[in-house]
Amino acid sequence: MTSLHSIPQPAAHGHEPLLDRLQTPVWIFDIEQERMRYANTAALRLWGAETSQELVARDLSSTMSEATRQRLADYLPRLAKGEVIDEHWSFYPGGQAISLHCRCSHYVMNDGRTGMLVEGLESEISLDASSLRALEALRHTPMMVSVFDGQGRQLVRNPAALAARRGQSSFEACFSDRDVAEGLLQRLEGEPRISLEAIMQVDGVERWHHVDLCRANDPKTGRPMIVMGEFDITPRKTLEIAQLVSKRQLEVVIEGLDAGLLLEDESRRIIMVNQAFCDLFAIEAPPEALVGMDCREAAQSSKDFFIEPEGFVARIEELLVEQRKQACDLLAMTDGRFLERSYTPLFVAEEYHGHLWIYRDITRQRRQEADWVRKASTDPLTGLANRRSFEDSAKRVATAVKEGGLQAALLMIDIDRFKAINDTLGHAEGDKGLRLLADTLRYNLRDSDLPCRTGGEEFMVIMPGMTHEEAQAIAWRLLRQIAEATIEAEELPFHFTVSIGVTGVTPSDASIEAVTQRADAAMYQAKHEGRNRVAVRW
Ligand SMILES: Nc1nc2c(ncn2[C@@H]2O[C@H](COP(=O)(O)OP(=O)(O)OP(=O)(O)O)[C@@H](O)[C@H]2O)c(=O)[nH]1
Repeated sequence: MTSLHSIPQPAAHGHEPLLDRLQTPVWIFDIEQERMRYANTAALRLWGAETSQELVARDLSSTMSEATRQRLADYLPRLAKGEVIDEHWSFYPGGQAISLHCRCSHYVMNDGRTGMLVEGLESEISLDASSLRALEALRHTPMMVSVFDGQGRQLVRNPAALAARRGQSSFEACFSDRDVAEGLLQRLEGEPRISLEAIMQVDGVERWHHVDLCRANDPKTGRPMIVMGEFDITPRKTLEIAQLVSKRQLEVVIEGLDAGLLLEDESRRIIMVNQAFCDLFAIEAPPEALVGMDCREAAQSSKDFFIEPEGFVARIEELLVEQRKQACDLLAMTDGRFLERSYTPLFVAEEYHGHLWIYRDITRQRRQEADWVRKASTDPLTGLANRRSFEDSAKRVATAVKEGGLQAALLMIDIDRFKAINDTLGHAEGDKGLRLLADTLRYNLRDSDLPCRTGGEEFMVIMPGMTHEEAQAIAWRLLRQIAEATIEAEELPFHFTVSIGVTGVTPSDASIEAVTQRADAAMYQAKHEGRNRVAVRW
């Protein structure tokens, strides 16, 4: 360790002339305060100063680059530990660049802090002005520039590369994946330059860098060398990766959907469709093949899938003009399917950027709904309309009679002594009787008549457009058909009869209940008169 006691202060101890007579530049630098503390005459020339006092007074921190500052900060603890650092530093005396081999060692200053004693051993190269500028550019560029020999051993690096990797760093050690580095070294034997994006090691941390590699020859030895330029692209790469992930997530969601999706841009070109869309319209090409297609043409060529082809196309145009979200349009297809279509315009920052169409096949859902409606209005034993359905239809007919001058009649049919059939032959045989009666009504009435099972063994028939006299004749015919029918039972075939009450629906009927009460009264009259007969009330 050098100290003030082992190297005397030149001014204080009168050794100044001796140090000044040396051809070797010597100076003492205060790293912390970024000031020169002493420089001999040879050093003054190097620093472009007239006198030692002027150099000591000079504000060096204002001209010091960040890279230099960083390099010196690294020196400080090493010097304090007694290390002697041999490195080259560049100086620019009188417009010439000199690379000086500097031997730096610890120097204890007056106040006890660590200073740096520098001995300039030998200067190596001097450069012309343009090389000097190039060197200066390299010194200041944030791009990391490193030079390796043909085997990947580091020769030199600029301050930015030095700051990124403090220790010695071979070509392989710069890369996170050594296999990548080795592959690149091999490729460089055949390729003069390579550009890539790679994960690099930067002070033990992984960063994405854009890396440019090129082959060159060492101007001093003529041997091959590799020049590597790198800059950090981690923020962009992180964003790109995040975008890729969300794009993939979206694709997974879109592909997993049952609904057919079609995304168009504002000029009606397809941006994206999914497989479900292709399936709905029997498109054999893969979804990617449709990208860029004109949607107007696509709509024209698929309009014949729909029962109303022109309506299908016209509605699309309408929605595009409105540019309002439309939850669902029902589209009936010629093959019996039903599609539900929804439209969503895409606005980004209040600007229109196209639209999304979603098509869902709702055929099964529609059939199921129709089935539920049918079940809710049908008697399960006979398949005839049930009481609820009877009431709805009877009300509609009564309204038509009242408002439209339509005439109508109503039959109430009740099986005679049905309890006895159940009691003697069993409930299952009784059911057969109910089904026979239902079939007799179903197959012997007009399509416009509505037979219903309104209770256990009670049936009604609404007969629009019929007078009670006409209905009476039909009732007698039905009655005879039922009486003549034979039911094949387990033990013995059996017959049964019915009693029928007939009434007309008149405009003066206040409600349908009034009409059914009259039919009921007529039916009970038939029962009282001996059953197996028709009675009329109006
Ligand atoms: N098998 C069968 N019987 C039913 C059903 N619904 C009602 N019944 C029966 O129908 C019978 C009706 O009996 P009642 O109302 O006493 O009249 P009835 O024996 O037909 O005598 P009248 O109407 O006076 O001629 C009862 O025994 C009920 O159990 C059904 O779904 N299946």
